[in-house]
Amino acid sequence: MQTCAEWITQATGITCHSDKVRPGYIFVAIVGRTTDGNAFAAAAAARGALVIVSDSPARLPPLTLPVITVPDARLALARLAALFYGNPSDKLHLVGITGSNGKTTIACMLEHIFTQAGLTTGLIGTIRVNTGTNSFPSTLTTPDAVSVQHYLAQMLKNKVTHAAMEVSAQGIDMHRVANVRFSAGILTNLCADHLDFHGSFASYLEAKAKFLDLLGTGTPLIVNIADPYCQAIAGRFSGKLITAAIDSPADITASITHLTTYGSAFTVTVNRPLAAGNGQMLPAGRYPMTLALPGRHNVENALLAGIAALVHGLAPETIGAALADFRSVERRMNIFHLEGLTIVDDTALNPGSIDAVFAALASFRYNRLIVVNAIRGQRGTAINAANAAALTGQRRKLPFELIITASNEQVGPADSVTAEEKLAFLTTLNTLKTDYTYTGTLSGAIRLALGHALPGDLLLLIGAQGMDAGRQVLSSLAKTPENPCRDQGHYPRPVWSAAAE
Ligand SMILES: CC(=O)N[C@H]1[C@@H](OP(=O)(O)OP(=O)(O)OC[C@H]2O[C@@H](n3ccc(=O)[nH]c3=O)[C@H](O)[C@@H]2O)O[C@H](CO)[C@@H](O)[C@@H]1O[C@H](C)C(=O)N[C@@H](C)C(=O)N[C@H](CCC(=O)O)C(=O)O
Repeated sequence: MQTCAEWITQATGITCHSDKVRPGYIFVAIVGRTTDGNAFAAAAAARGALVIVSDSPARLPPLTLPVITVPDARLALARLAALFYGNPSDKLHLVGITGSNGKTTIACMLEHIFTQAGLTTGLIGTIRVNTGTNSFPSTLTTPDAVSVQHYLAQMLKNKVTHAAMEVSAQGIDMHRVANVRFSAGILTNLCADHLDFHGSFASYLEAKAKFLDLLGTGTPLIVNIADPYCQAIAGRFSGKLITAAIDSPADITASITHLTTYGSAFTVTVNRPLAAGNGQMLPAGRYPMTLALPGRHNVENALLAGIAALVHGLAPETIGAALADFRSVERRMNIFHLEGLTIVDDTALNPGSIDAVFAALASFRYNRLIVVNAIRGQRGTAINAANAAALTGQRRKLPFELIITASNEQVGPADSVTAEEKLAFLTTLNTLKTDYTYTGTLSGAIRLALGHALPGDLLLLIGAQGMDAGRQVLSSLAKTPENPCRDQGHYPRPVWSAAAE
């Protein structure tokens, strides 16, 4: 009987979705969260599958083609995909980034730093996939195992040498990144998130801790050691640990000298010599940096991205120049202006990111604050109760008008808010005695906010996916056609200078 590895030599492709099967494909049947892939084996066979791989063959219908039984179909899918595409990650410098918040910004920062250093660069993340020549929007933070290996193989073909990849807890748990070799890992921060998927914060943390197993002992793990949960997980890592923190003891620290609406200035101190790629050592030293993004959390993101670039042998000066030049990431503290009103748009999908956004507002000057928060759909009640509690916590520190919306007419049903999610959010606000206005649609919520806002006020748009539609709504509601956001391209380019402070 042929082994999986032998079938690979004959296969024309590999997939776990029956609709994607073409003649000569290996079909891996996965017992999923919503349906059973074994039930689609006959459809896969009809489409010309070469062989079926299953960890539960008793669930398969009668078939005339060969079946390979494996202990874990998801792991088998990842291994087969890596084999099929020739283990592309072995030949790449690939930084894996995990944590609750900051993954997307760090991945985009690293892509930018590597590119600015003249390297051919790739990216796999929440917003975009960049295979070196092709850049296209992504659907998941960490794609399925076959797509991961396919994208990495495309990168190699396109002469990519350095890449950044976001690694979600779901991705780790579902073995989407098994058989991916990372040249460095980053652990950003941890807070309650994805409680619907993982069941509890403890099992979410366990899923994140499994990231350590994906890194070999020789692969450096860069950790934000100021985060207590990251600290606990890092304590279990037996490999090369590089600790980072703002204003706390760590191997590499940042101290912030300026924190303004449009950016920050900070000094990075390398407190001990660091192995910096190609066998070179970076001596201890201090390096001034600037960043054209608001918020302390973005300094933290820049510090972690910068260290990953350092361990790949990039000079601090190159990293500093690239960071200074980095533009904002979609829906991450995007600032724009509308008729004297400042608008800040951020995804802020969990308590950690809500707190970070409000902390960043401290450097903004405004008269009144109006917050439009869209409830997070299809992610369960626990995260929505936690988000409502986080908003209440912020409201106890500074006054703001709170407008809640549950639905966004421009978002498909996949992101729609369930009655239970809405109830969990609003009940938490009611229990904590936080007053708010509820409006059924995003455009309605934004209209209401604009109706109350005066020049000099700040409107904060946070929450659910699809809120980017808020920008379109705002543009369509603008009383004058000269919305500066439109004139300046996707986002206004922020400029920081010490004099502007
Ligand atoms: C809960 C979850 O993560 N589900 C993902 C998972 O589904 P699953 O394996 O349980 O599959 P299933 O839908 O039950 O189907 C079982 C099997 O039958 C197969 N099938 C199904 C139908 C059919 O006609 N034929 C067929 O062969 C499926 O391909 C699958 O192999 O695998 C699918 C294929 O890769 C993913 O599309 C799907 O993501 C869903 C859509 C999703 O929304 N996932 C989110 C929660 C997610 O993963 N998010 C993270 C984190 C984001 C963040 O940090 O915020 C991410 O990395 O994006």
